[in-house]
Amino acid sequence: MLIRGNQIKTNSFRDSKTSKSDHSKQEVKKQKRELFPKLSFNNDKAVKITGLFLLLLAIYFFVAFCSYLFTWEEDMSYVVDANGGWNNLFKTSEELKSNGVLNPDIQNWAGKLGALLSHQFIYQWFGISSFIFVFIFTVLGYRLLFKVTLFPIVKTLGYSFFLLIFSSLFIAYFHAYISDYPHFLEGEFGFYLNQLLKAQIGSAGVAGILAFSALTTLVIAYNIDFKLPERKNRPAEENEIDEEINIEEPVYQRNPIRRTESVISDDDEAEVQIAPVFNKSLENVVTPPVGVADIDRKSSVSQLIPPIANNLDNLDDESIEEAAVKTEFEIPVNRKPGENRVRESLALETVIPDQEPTIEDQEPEFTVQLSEEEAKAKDLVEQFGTYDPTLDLSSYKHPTVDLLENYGVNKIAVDAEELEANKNKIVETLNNYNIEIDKIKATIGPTVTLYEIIPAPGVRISKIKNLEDDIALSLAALGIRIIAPMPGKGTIGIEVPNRHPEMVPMRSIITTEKFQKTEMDLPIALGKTISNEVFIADLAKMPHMLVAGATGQGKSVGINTILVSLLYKKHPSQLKFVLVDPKKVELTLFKKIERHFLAKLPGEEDAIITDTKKVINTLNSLCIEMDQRYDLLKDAGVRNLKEYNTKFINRKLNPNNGHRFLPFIVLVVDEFADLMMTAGKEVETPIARLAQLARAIGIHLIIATQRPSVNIITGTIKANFPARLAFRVTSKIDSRTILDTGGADQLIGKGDMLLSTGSDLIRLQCAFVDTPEVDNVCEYIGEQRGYPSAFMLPEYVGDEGEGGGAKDFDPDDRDPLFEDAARLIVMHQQGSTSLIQRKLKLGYNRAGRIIDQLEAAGVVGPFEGSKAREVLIPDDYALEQFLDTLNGK
Ligand SMILES: Nc1ncnc2c1ncn2[C@@H]1O[C@H](COP(=O)(O)OP(=O)(O)OP(=O)(O)O)[C@@H](O)[C@H]1O
Repeated sequence: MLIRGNQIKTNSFRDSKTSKSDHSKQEVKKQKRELFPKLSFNNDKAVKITGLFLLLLAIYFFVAFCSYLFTWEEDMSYVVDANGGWNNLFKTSEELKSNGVLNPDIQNWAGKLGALLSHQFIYQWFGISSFIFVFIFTVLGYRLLFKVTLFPIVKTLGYSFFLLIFSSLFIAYFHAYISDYPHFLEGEFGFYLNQLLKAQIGSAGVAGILAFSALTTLVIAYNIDFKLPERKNRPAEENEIDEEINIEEPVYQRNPIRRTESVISDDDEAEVQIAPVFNKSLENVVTPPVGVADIDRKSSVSQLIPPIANNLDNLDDESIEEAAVKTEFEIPVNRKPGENRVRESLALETVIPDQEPTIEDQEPEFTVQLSEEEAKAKDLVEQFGTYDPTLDLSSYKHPTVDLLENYGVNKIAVDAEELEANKNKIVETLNNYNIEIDKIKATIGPTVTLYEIIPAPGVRISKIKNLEDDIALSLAALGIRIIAPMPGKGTIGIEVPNRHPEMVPMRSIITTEKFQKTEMDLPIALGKTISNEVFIADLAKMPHMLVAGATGQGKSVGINTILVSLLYKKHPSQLKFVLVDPKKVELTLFKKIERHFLAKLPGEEDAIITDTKKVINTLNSLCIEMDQRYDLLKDAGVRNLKEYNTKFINRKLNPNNGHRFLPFIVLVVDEFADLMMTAGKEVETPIARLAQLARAIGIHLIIATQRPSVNIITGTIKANFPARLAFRVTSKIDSRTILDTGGADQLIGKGDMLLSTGSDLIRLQCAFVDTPEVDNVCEYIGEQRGYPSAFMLPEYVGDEGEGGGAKDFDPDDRDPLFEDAARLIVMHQQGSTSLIQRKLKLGYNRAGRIIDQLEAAGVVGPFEGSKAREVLIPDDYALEQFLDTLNGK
């Protein structure tokens, strides 16, 4: 209790320390407050009352004004000033009659006051424009009472004031021509203003003032553009086409079919950047040459893909696996079995999405001056909405959960007897080593139970740690792992396998709220933790993962689990896989989703790469894609893929300059050992390069291997893969190679795994997804309309001879624009692909190839991440000499 008292030092408790006299003072104050509720303007109540009053006033005015339109004639003798006007308000019928009022029974639905008010506002002031007051009172009342801003207050007041005067004069102006009708349409204000102005500047002058003020207001409000009519009839100029194209849905799926369809430029790669996206045969829509078609299309298709959360509808209650069932037992050490007190607690884990902060008070208003580019982007967004990458496959449906098997409700099957037996064994074993225990706590997971031991005071943890192997031996069970001490806790953990391990079906993870609602970029549902909590990691943050495990321990299932969880969450436009499967069997299932989710090299038949040579080309092509993406990011002035795509979606990046929506790319290599054996450095170098640099630009690698030996998982590779996933391996050495620590050799297989994220080591039970389930999911996706072909990676022309790569340079095989590009780069002293692309109007692939050739020729230096390449030739003169030498060769 003492501890509690010391702990709690919050403000709320300070009050309890205040003296008695303070209390009595506060009492008196409180009573006073209750007797005289404060009505200062800041007081919320006053604001609400004012809001209520204004809303009622709006209704009253509305009734009175509407009624006036029908009853003004009957009530006229009552309201006119000659018969008393406002003085009549409190007079009796007799008095009214004696004043000369013909009809003392007022007809207005809002009574005498209503009649007088409407006469004042409509007849004597602004005519029917007075209804604007009803609008103003409503907006103000709503704002004060409900805290809802129907329209910005200051703007509303400004425009209303203008409209009041303008419409009153406008009506008066035309009314004067039509008839001698009583001027309640424009009110006396409008009537006399019109008369006055007419006398001074004539009818034409008044018309001019009206037109000028109307247009001025439109300019202020909407910044309307004035275009001369004949310009519209002229054939569209080139720069107009540019602008039109800018608002087109830009290409992000490069494929040969589209290239042949587009006719904008002769340079096929430039076409790819600006060609209309929609393929006629696919869309059944003929794409007109300008952006207009997009609007129609946008409105005709339902814009958004139904969120995966909808899949929950397909579930029966039972199958919605409630996030995590955490079961903890506390076992007193010195009690007999019958006396055990077992405490069970059920915790439902929910993820509450961050609520968008709402800005209630929008006043005072202020405007921000936008740069020209931003203003243009804003205009485009206003006209066409933000760019929607999913629009190409707008009807795409995420896989439903019923495609996955429901392997029965999995409940934890560890009984008290098993717990007790294990506990006794632990206590006994530790006692043999003279280690006394204060308390043991058991946490039951799907495959193992964690016994947390609090040693008796004085027992040194290092002693237990030193005895780790002996204790494991004495407990003599496969899969025992000792964690001494438990990170963040003053306890020692011993993980003992359950007699009846539970499988964790993929379906039970996919259906959890945690997965359904996750906001991660690349969520991978790995399985469950030791305490039965659903474990979801973000591959985008990892950012790469090394997977190792001896054969038959669940590695392939693990990879399928990762791929399937991404398929459940992502739209084909947002994610592409590059699948490398030297074993030729593991990933073939994913062939069906080639036109949705896979990426491949141009000209390749199979999207799933099995041939070592092709793997090298693909890895190098990914490096080119990475370089291109870095250039794009640099050009856009952003630091990572997310910022880049946000900018692109908001139409701040022009597709004409090579910008495109960038999907995540996930490279999966199923058997890395095979590759390293056959290709060695040729594979290691691009993998290491990708792993080092690809984090920011959305390329993530998952490399799996059966043989985690040091010649496969080299230092370079290891250093760049902070996230490592280990299934059971055969030796402690293998475990050290993959995790930098033992433990993976003590796992029990069948999806039992350890995830190391650099700092933490977490034991997980991998979610199980069987081959037929993966097949179902792929078939479900594959049957839907896809892109015309797989996502095309940049071309990579393989090396011809030894030690080659892009560094080999053949002067005869230069791009025709090589020299122009070299001059451009030397002139600007800036070695950037996007510069070549922009100035020479080239596609990204070709510009990328040229920059590689320039590098090989020694004009520019090597790629330097987000910086521009160094230009190695100082001036034009030196360059011309250099080119002469090249040509003379
Ligand atoms: N998460 C899991 N839960 C339950 N059982 C599993 C799990 N993962 C794997 N298994 C079982 O282990 C078997 C082998 O798994 P898997 O095929 O993934 O092994 P592997 O490590 O990929 O082997 P190889 O390297 O030879 O392909 C599976 O058929 C399955 O019965």
